[in-house]
Amino acid sequence: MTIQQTPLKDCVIVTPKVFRDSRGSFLESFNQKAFYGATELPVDFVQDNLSTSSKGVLRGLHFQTGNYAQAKLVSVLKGSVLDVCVDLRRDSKTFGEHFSIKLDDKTKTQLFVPKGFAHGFLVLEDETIFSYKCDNYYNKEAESGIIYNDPYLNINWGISESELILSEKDKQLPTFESLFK
Ligand SMILES: Cc1cn([C@H]2C[C@H](O)[C@@H](COP(=O)(O)OP(=O)(O)O[C@H]3O[C@@H](C)C(=O)[C@@H](O)[C@H]3O)O2)c(=O)[nH]c1=O
Repeated sequence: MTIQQTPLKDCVIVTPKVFRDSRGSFLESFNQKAFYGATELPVDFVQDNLSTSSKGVLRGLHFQTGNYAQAKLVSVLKGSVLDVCVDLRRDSKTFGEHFSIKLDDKTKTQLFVPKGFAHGFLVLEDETIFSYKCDNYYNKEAESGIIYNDPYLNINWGISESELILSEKDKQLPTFESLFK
């Protein structure tokens, strides 16, 4: 496993070591001791999620509030996505800044999204399977989010609005400014 820092503190790119042989391949998708050893970030994951999406689906930008905040380790099992996270920690030097990365089933790259971040992704291929570990349980009452095309965040999703598929819930999300300014 190798770790690369991103411009956002505690948000790191994880590249698992892939062992290939005549049968196929093997990788450790998470190893708590190795992750802590390489990052010094303590995480205790309690919930694993999988979602399947068609090309053009955009899920996000989501976060849970207060004590229900979640750190996530996200990756793609099949297909590819443009993954985006936004630093919502008011005391952070990069508050309001975002980081994007393509995640796919070829590189097996993972992104660690710390607590206090919003997270979302745009699906780039049909039948993409997205996988993530969370260090806090889902709580419907604590769900919150920011609209994907927020003018302050100014995220370049690289796709025209007419091609996007969003849930009704995600179409109604508020702006960054209405939540944080
Ligand atoms: C996220 C979640 C959803 N659900 C249910 C609620 C709902 O009926 C159905 C679909 O939920 P959603 O529309 O919120 O799913 P989705 O839009 O995929 O939500 C996810 O988006 C990405 C970007 C994240 O970062 C995740 O944390 C999560 O918020 O699944 C759970 O039971 N447990 C969960 O942990």
